[in-house]
Amino acid sequence: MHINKTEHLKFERLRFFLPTPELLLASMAKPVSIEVWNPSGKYRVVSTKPMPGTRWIDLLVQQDCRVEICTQKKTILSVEDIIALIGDKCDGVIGQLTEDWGETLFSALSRAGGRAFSNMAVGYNNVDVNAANKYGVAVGNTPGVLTETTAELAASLSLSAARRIVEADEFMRAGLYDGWLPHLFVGNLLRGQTVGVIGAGRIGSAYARMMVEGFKMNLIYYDLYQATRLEKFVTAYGQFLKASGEQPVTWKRAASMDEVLREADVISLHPILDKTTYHLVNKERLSMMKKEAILINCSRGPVIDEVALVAHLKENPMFRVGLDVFEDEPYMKPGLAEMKNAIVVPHIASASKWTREGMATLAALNVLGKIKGYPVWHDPNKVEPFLNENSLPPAASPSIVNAKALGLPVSKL
Ligand SMILES: NC(=O)c1ccc[n+]([C@@H]2O[C@H](COP(=O)([O-])OP(=O)(O)OC[C@H]3O[C@@H](n4cnc5c(N)ncnc54)[C@H](O)[C@@H]3O)[C@@H](O)[C@H]2O)c1
Ligand SMILES: O=C(O)[C@H](O)CO
Repeated sequence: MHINKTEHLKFERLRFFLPTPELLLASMAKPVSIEVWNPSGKYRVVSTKPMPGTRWIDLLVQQDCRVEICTQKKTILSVEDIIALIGDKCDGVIGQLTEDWGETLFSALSRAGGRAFSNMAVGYNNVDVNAANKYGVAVGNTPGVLTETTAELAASLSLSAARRIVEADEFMRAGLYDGWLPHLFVGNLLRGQTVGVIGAGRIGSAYARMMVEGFKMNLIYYDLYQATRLEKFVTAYGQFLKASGEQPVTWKRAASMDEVLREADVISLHPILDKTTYHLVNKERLSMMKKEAILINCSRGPVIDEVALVAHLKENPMFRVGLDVFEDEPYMKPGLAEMKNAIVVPHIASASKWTREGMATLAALNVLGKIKGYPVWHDPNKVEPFLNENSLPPAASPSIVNAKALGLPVSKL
């Protein structure tokens, strides 16, 4: 049975204060407001935030879930808030990257009978997977659906930084433009320059392709693993350009990250955040970069030592950065907001409608799959079958990061 948007109206929709003992305690200080779909559903699934689209709700309701969505007007929920939401009976939770999913929350979920959690994000550095393993809780994430959207924002920041678009926009709006001048907002030409990618996984490779294909940049990348498909793409594109009488593009896999920093004109960071990538870009490494280089970060804030970055931006006015993520989100380190050579946006890299709705769907299906005892999808890089709105999704969890540790079966499809 597929439930379309208007049919949602058939489901009773309530807005009320959750009346569990835990919430009553928590609510003495702060009530948690929630919205309920399908109140008589057998499985209780909690989403800590309203998420885009309605397909994710449809899919859960169709499978006998009661869906409770926290509508509290507080951007980042505390551990206490989430414990109150979990209550004493909860089968699964869809959470957000701003939440601290560790021992406390996984034990609360386990006590409530829940064995399913999914981040609505591909990155899961906010989740203590070992703690989840201890309580037998599956941890889902949402790869693939955000790859191109995130890479497009990294490309947008690269262009905006190269051509000083934000500075020029502010200048225009301030009424300062009084005529064309040869030196006005001169920036960098990308064509023929070198783009450096640190972490050439899904998003890093998609970004590299955009910059190579779109702007005919040469590529240098650093990753722990060889990005074979990316290398093949650049080789083939270089051959195509040569055959068309144009300057071919080239690629190089660097032996070290420092090699990328020294050689590239634009460097984009796309690794996961873990202890090997914390402050990967520090004072010493910033000093290796070209004076007029551009640094883009759409991975996680702590990959850059932001204090060192602010100092570097001050000392090198021609060095530019484009940042979507920050070390102490939602805050910026002192001085960053004043830097004209920094473009800052509020963690919006995956914020296209299609992607955010897809992320919600994948997160819901991760939780549903575990609740229903479905296997884990065989390839988290190929999640398209779950995103087709015109057909039912496969009976599987799209992406469970601790599937192996929990010994979960894998789909043979
Ligand atoms: N800003 C945003 O809104 C946004 C959106 C999506 C993803 N992200 C972040 O981007 C990250 C990457 O996402 P993805 O889907 O491309 O993941 P991915 O796993 O496909 O790619 C990550 C790559 O980083 C590499 N890597 C790991 N440790 C490294 C190290 N020490 N040095 C160099 N490379 C290293 C891995 O080998 C892998 O190829 C996510 O973990 C998330 O934190 C941010
Ligand atoms: O990891 C992620 O998915 C992002 O940070 C949000 O899309």
